[in-house]
Amino acid sequence: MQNLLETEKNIPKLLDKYIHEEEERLVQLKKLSEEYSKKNEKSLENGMNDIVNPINAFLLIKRKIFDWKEIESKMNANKAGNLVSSITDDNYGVRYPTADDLSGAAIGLLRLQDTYRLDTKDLADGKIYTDQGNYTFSAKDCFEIARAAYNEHDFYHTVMWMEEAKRRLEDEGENPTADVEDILEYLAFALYKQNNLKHALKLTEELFKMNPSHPRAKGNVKWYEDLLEQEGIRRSEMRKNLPPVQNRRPDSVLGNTERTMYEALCRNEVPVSQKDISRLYCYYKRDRPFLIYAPIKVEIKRFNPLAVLFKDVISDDEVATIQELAKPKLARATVHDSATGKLVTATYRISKSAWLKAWEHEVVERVNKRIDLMTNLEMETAEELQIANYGIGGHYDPHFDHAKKEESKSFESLGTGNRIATVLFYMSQPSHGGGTVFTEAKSTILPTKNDALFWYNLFKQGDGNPDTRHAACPVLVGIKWVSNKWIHEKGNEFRRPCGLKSSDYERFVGDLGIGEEPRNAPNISPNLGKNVWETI
Ligand SMILES: O=C(O)CCC(=O)C(=O)O
Ligand SMILES: [Fe+2]
Repeated sequence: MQNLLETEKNIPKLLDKYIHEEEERLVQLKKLSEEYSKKNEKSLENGMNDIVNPINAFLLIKRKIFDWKEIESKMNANKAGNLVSSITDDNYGVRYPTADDLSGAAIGLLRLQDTYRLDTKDLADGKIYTDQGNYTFSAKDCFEIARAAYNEHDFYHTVMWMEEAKRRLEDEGENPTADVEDILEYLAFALYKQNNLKHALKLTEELFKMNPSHPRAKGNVKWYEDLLEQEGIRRSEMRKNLPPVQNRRPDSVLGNTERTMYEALCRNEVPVSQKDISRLYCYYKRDRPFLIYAPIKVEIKRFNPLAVLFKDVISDDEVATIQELAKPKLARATVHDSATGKLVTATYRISKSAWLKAWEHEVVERVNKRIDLMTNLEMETAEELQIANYGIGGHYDPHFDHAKKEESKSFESLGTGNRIATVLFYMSQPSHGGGTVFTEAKSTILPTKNDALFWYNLFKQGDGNPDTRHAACPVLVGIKWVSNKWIHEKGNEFRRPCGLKSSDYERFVGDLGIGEEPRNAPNISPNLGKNVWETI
């Protein structure tokens, strides 16, 4: 979207240049036309003479061919094609948006509407919670959103947005932006699909009255009447006692229970008990020689499964460098197909991502080393740093980072075992939405720039921990940048020794089961003057 905004800026300049060139071309064309008509007059005067004399005849033919050619080529020299392609082609490294992009944006908006419970009218008025944006939707905009939903067979949103389009159209009075007949036809069909037959009939009759020669209205009235009849409704009753419109949200592929929890967590509406909160604490991680004088700040966000936030572990400059390195490589994110082990795109993960290798830049190498000091885990077998960028509506539905038992193929090619733990650096702070939520552990972590979230995906005995199921909430306002580091089992045999039971778990990062919990450890003169990125 940022790139698109840049190219938008160039359009007026290109248009001005085009208009200037066209004006010049038309002046030349006018001159040619004048010359041509002068010659023409003369040859008409000469009349038959020009044709019977072989020299004159030759010159006439020549004139017809060459003079006209010049005019023809000037007429065809319109550079509109060049201008259009310089805007729509991949000139600035930006793909020009297509109709698919528009429907993608519409579907993204609907996802936001559901997750954050936004009212259709408010959204169309440009209002998000208390933020009043600068733009509002016309009836046509609402119609296009509804149509995108319709094309996905999502009749729930079709009804909402066609109704809004209809309302807006009434307000537009003399200057309608959409066609009322189209709205009525789509709306009637969507209402029928949502089991509101009487309403569908009513609207279709309205359409028929408006335009008796509408190609489908009459037939559809009969069709809806027949359907109502099949439901045992008498003709005299079909236009009476209209019940309120019912518009049930379709079932989710996630299952409605998980989706409800996911969305409530995204809205940060799921309370954590006071008892649980009171156990949480922060500490300085000083369990490595390097960290004695430059400890890492750790905030325990949750026990069981343990989740901690490493505070201030990446600088603004490092974030900027990583973003610049990633930008040219960003591509639509893929996921592992559990059946084939191959990478595929999926609607449940909408973001752009790129991988950065340690040798590409010393910042990447430094960050990798820092993760070792943060987690006490082996970086040699970890995946490269993955950078992800979520635009508006970008999200990742609930999932596990580790492969489940039946997905044995997922990391086979890496040969480093399963994903033992995840580090998630927050490289921006969206103003609304974009949280990381755990649907089983029922916790919400809102991104805080320069911090990194960490959790173990596997129990110490090696099985995946089902309570690590998590998701990236759709971004409502702002941009979300994160970096992922997935750490694997191999090489961690001594860094994270096996436990026997799933109840064997860490109380803090790098807990080997021996020694004091840092809760009770004295905080002796840590070098508070410096942040970790200044030392490592
Ligand atoms: O961006 C987030 O908050 C979570 C991302 C995530 O879970 C993933 O990329 O696997
Ligand atoms: Fe994840």
